[in-house]
Amino acid sequence: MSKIIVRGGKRLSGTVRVSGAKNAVLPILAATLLAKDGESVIHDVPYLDDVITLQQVLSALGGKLTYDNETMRISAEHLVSFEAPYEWVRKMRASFLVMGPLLARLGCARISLPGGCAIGTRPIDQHLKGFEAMGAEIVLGQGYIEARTEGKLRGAKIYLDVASVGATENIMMAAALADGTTTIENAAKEPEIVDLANYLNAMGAKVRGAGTGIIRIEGVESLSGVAHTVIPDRVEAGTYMIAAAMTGGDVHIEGAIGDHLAPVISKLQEMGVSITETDSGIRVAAAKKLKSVDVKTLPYPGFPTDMQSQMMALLMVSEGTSIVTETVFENRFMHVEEFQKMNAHIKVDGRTAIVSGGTKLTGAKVTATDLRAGAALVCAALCADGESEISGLHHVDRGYVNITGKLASLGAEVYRKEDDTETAQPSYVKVLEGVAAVLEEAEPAIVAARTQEPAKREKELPRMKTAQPTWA
Ligand SMILES: CC(=O)N[C@H]1[C@@H](OP(=O)(O)OP(=O)(O)OC[C@H]2O[C@@H](n3ccc(=O)[nH]c3=O)[C@H](O)[C@@H]2O)O[C@H](CO)[C@@H](O)[C@@H]1O
Ligand SMILES: C=C(OP(=O)(O)O)C(=O)O
Repeated sequence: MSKIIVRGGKRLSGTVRVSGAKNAVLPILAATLLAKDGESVIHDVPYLDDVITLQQVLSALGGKLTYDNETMRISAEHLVSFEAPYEWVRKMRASFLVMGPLLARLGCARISLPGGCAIGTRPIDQHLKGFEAMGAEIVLGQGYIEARTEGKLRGAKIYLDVASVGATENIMMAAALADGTTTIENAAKEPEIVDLANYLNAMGAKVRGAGTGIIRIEGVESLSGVAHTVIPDRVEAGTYMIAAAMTGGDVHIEGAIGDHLAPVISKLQEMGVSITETDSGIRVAAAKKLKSVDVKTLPYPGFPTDMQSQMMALLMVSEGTSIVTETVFENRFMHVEEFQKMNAHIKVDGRTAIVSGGTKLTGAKVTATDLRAGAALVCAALCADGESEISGLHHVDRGYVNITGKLASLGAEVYRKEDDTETAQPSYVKVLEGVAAVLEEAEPAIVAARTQEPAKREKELPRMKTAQPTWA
């Protein structure tokens, strides 16, 4: 089992560069499937397990991809499949984001049901409601969702019951090639939605209002691949802001965008952290003693749920008692038990956690229960007495590029200890093996599809052997 080892007590200082945003790059990579011609060239693509997973999904669908030096080139001219199987969707729920583009481009999509995950049940009813309103027929069976439409999707007025980030993105992508205009009401407003809209518009789409609660998408005939640079990762930036604050440090976070981090900045300032926006990022300087604050997670522009556990880590060592309320996901306090192993004093009651601050944390062996929990445990370990070992790194690798290297460059005593049996098998190798197995099964169908004319191929897609149609 790989571990991050941290010896606490070092004050962080210096500059750290933020990578491209995981939550922006995933929908943008999915959107490259909409380009019938031209190459998509996506810059600042972070080297993350989630990106590698999506890369494999896109390849299996027929995309031609190269990935070098944070630039991914994708040509999606000839798609050969419309299915994202369980192997990938299980690894990463965001694989479900290929449904909108596949439905728009090919008129059909078959995706494994993403199911729940550690932080909550995470239904996809709002995605499906949007596709149905646009004329798609949805069938659920054998753990898969199939969506199909006769002819093109039709523009529709869709009111989202919850301002879901993924549903807004999926519907936006589907609507980009629909007949007529689609209006999404109660749309999510996250910066990643705006980045996706900018990318779609550069491809030739007509998306207006992204970043507000009402998004209008006028469908166009076709979209082409273009170059795009992904926005910096606000959650990664926020995590380094917390790490700096926890150690009483002084860190410049290069690439961080103040506007995207407004609720985090505001809470840190309330606590007594000094935040300065510079020409190229955000500087965070903290005194040793910080005041406690209450935090409630909300959809953007509220305090992000993806920063809740890191913020809780900081509150554990601040002076006073804080109330943390999680309103976005129903089960996102699993890190509390791990924090308690480090001597934290926290009581959980439903969606509320009461954090008694001012604790001297002690190093411990702890496990990341989800992606951000892993980062939060690393933050806590940075100011704990003695050594901590954080395992469960497959979560952390989904969303942080070289977290140990970046923290070490700021002066932290931290390193990653690979399990001998794992060093030869980084997680993306396992993904590749899974892909190879599925491709092997699908090979005859894919070869057959490749010999057809592109237009015919798009109408009569082969089904992979692993996918049993529920229509026939
Ligand atoms: C890849 C990506 O961008 N992931 C982010 C995205 O996830 P994701 O897009 O999955 O999150 P959503 O915004 O969809 O979920 C928000 C809430 O809506 C609920 N819901 C969602 C869809 C639906 O059809 N029905 C429904 O009830 C969810 O269960 C959750 O309680 O936004 C979350 C909320 O900011 C972040 O924590 C994730 O990091
Ligand atoms: C919950 C997260 O991501 P995902 O939606 O990909 O699980 C996250 O980034 O914290």
